[in-house]
Amino acid sequence: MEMLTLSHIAKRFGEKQVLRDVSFSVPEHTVFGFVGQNGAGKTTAMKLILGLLTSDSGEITVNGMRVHYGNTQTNRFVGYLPDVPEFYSYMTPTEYLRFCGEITGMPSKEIKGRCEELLRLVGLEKEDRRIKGFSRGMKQRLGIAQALFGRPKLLICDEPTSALDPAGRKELLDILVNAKEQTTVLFSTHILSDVEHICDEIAFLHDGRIVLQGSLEEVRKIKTTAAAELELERLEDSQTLSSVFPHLKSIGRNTLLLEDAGNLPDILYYLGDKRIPVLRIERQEASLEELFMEVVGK
Ligand SMILES: Nc1ncnc2c1ncn2[C@@H]1O[C@H](COP(=O)(O)OP(=O)(O)OP(=O)(O)O)[C@@H](O)[C@H]1O
Repeated sequence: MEMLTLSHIAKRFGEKQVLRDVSFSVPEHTVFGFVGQNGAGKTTAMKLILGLLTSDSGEITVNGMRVHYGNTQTNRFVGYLPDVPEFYSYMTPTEYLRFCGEITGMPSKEIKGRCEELLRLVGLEKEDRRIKGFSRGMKQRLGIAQALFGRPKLLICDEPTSALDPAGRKELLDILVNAKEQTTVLFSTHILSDVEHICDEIAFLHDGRIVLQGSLEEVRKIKTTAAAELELERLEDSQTLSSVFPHLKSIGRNTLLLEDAGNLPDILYYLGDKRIPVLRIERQEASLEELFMEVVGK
C-alpha cells in the first residue's frame, strides 16, 4: 500500500513557480529519498504534506486520507523532524520526551516505557546532560525520537544529515533504516551518497518536477551509457592499448577506464587478436550523481 501520494502538485510564491507538477508515491515501510538541489522546493513539498501550506493545484493523501490545509487530520499519522529542530534546552532528553508524551495525553506509565524505548533507538539512553550541551547530531537524533513518539505511520525528515559530520551522518542513517520496521520514512537531502546507502526508493526533484523516480535499481537502468574498467597484466600493454584507443583513460598503473562500455567489443577483439593477457574487465554501476547530471542535462 502507498503511505503517501502526491498527484500533480503545483505551488507558486508570487512570481516564483516552485513546484510545477509534482507526482510521486511512497510505499509503506520503505525509506524514501526525496532528492533535490538547494532551493529545489523540498521543504515546500513537505510543508504541503503537513498541511502547513496550501497547494495551487493537485492532491496529497497520507494513509489513504486527503490532506487539507490547516489543522489536517492526516497529521495524526505523521511525525516530522524539521531541518533545524528546536527544544527546551534546559531539559534532559528524558524530561523533554516525557513532556512530549504529556502533551499528547498518554498515560504516565506508558510514557516512561516509550521514552526508554525511543532513547535506546536513537542511542541517547545513557545521556543525562541538558540538551543545551548536545552536538547537532545528538539534537537530530533526539528530534527523531520526538517525531516517532506518537507511533506515526509516516516519518518526514527535512535534510536530517546535511549539517552532520561523517560519523554523525552514519548514526542518523542507521536510525532511519531501523525506523522503517515501525514506520515509513520520507527524508529530503541533496547528499546523494546518503541516498545510495539507505533508500529503497528515490524521487529527484528538479525545476519543479520529478525528473527521476523509482528503486535504485530502476533508476540506474536509466543511464544510457555505462562505463567499464579494464585491468591488464602488463604495463606496456596498457600503454599500447591507450594509444590505439585514445578514448581509454588511464586510472591506475595497468588499469584503464572506458567511459562508454558500448565500445568494449572493438577493444576485446583487439585484445584477443594480439593475445594480450587481461586481469579484469568490470562494468561500473552509474553513481546517482552521474545519473542526476545526465537527467538534468549538465
Ligand atoms: N514562504 C515563501 N515565500 C516566498 N518564497 C519562498 C517561501 N518559501 C520558500 N520559498 C522559495 O521557494 C524556493 C524553494 O524553497 P524550499 O525551501 O522549498 O527549497 P529546498 O529544496 O527545501 O531547499 P534547501 O535545501 O535550500 O532547504 C526557494 O527559492 C525559496 O526561496
